[in-house]
Amino acid sequence: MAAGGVDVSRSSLSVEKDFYRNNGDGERRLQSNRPNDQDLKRNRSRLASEKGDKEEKERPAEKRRKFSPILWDVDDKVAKASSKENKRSNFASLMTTNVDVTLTRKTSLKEQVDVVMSPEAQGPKVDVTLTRKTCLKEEVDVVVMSVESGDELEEGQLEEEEQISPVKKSLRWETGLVSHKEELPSYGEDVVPKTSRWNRNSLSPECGELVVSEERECNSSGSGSGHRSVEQQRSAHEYSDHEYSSSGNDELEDEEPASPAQGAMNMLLGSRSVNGFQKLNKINEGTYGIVYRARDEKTKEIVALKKIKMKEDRYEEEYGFPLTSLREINILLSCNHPSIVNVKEVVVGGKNDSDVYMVMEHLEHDLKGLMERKKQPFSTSEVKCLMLQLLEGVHYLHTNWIIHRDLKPSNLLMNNSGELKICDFGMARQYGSPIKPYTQMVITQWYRPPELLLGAKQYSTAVDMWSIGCIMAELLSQKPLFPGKTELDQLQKIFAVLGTPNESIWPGFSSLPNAKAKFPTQSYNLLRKKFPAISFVGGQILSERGFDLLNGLLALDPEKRLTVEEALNHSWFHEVPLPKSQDFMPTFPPRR
Ligand SMILES: Nc1ncnc2c1ncn2[C@@H]1O[C@H](COP(=O)(O)OP(=O)(O)OP(=O)(O)O)[C@@H](O)[C@H]1O
Repeated sequence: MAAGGVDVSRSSLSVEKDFYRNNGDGERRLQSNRPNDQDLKRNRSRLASEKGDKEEKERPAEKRRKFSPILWDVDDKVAKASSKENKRSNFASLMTTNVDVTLTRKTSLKEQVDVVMSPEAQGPKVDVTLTRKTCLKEEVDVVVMSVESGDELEEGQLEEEEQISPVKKSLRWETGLVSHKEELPSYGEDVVPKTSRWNRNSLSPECGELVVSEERECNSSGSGSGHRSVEQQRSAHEYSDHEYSSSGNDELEDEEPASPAQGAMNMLLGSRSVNGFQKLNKINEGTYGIVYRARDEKTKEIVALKKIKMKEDRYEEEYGFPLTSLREINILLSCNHPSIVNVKEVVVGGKNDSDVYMVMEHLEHDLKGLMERKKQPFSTSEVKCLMLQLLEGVHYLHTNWIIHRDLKPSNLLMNNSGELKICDFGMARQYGSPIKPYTQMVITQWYRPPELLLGAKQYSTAVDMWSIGCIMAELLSQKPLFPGKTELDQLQKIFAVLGTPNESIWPGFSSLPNAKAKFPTQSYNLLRKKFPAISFVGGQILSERGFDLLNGLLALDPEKRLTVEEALNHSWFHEVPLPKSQDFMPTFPPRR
């Protein structure tokens, strides 16, 4: 029991009907009653239902998804015709079962983004073609990534290849709520993994066409490669220890389907022009986009417009429309949860009529900016309120087989209604079963888990849970927990606090690619020193239960790390101080 903490057993509670609501009585809102499970659930479903329609409200939040931007069973002629007619900008999700998708970006005097949807109903493959044509003089560049089915996986190809699940992917959507742990069979001897190959020989700077083909039953979508945050790129270069190889690799990641087929929607067909929005000010600029605050001239609503940055360097692999942005748009359009930023639509326009913008709900702040400006850390009850919302959002993602892979305070938006929403899904991806080798170059370094830093090629939702642990620590102390300068320094900082792992603490640790580096031996977990139960100088304290949650999120061994469900159900949220109601979360002046 934490110092000052009051343990109230679940069963002995008398709970107000809706403890999170502002009941207008300042005395009563002092969290005199703690929630039981039903109340927490009620609060969660209230969060979920505030935005949903009536029918949606009746379904559990974790099952609800919006329509994915999928062109589904499109008539061949219609699709081809529409692509011709929509020279302006017309692309669609790469998620289909038996259609061929061609995504073309043409650059002439007039830059154009085209997508040709060409269904091949009987064909055995799904072909995704991304073409960039530079047409000052009909110069056509082609980069080909070909994914051939049925190839044997040769030794040493892991860096460039990954296995495609032999399991029919759509099954996982049909099965509903199955946790990733339950549904991750390992390859049996009777299962011959299909291999996807990035044909590097055909990757040439003279080329601009990207072709990804897969067997239809994989129900796969587009692909991405080599996407790194600026920080990640920097860290890879900074690294010098010869015993430790940077986890950077540019292997092709194969896409999983974004969502079950629920309908057909070509997200840019008939899309509005960005001219329908008045840009008010630039909010921020990230690696993949420039975010503006804008007013929708039609509805007068304030929105956030994220302009997708096209890759201008034609010698770059991801020249043209970034696949990370395609992923982000596709995933965000299909997500529907109060803790996930809502993308309302995609609009086009700009100088050359070919810029693509995501129109999102606008939130006044992000947690990084807020923590930089706040004089005091968030109180424990405020941290609980934020953590619950974050965990709810991540629970929704993991339940829908999505790993965010870049959770950090700057990707957590907050508004003056106390709502927290996860944004920036550029690194997010759907995962299937069994887990495939993915790139380690995900998650901004400070929030990246040890298994990725050590070069693990197979990972899953536990990577997000580590990031959540780092975020919880930062919310409590208002400073980053592990601000490593390089990847090695990052690992050293982690081990200095949590102890240097060994085979008994983390079975399998020593066989990770970068585990051979000589790390200073630190035998103890010193996390508690950073987050004490008692403070004589009036600093932030953390109860036993709070520490148990934090320590569980920061388990070095991903197998031992708390799952999102375990974290959501943690008893810390049930002890006083209770999670603050969103209605009573502090408000902050708008950022400049
Ligand atoms: N819907 C929104 N409302 C208000 N601000 C937003 C919104 N979406 C993003 N922002 C702001 O813009 C910043 C950058 O957005 P985002 O992370 O989506 O871009 P990015 O290019 O993918 O960034 P990164 O370099 O981290 O990958 C965020 O940190 C946040 O401050």
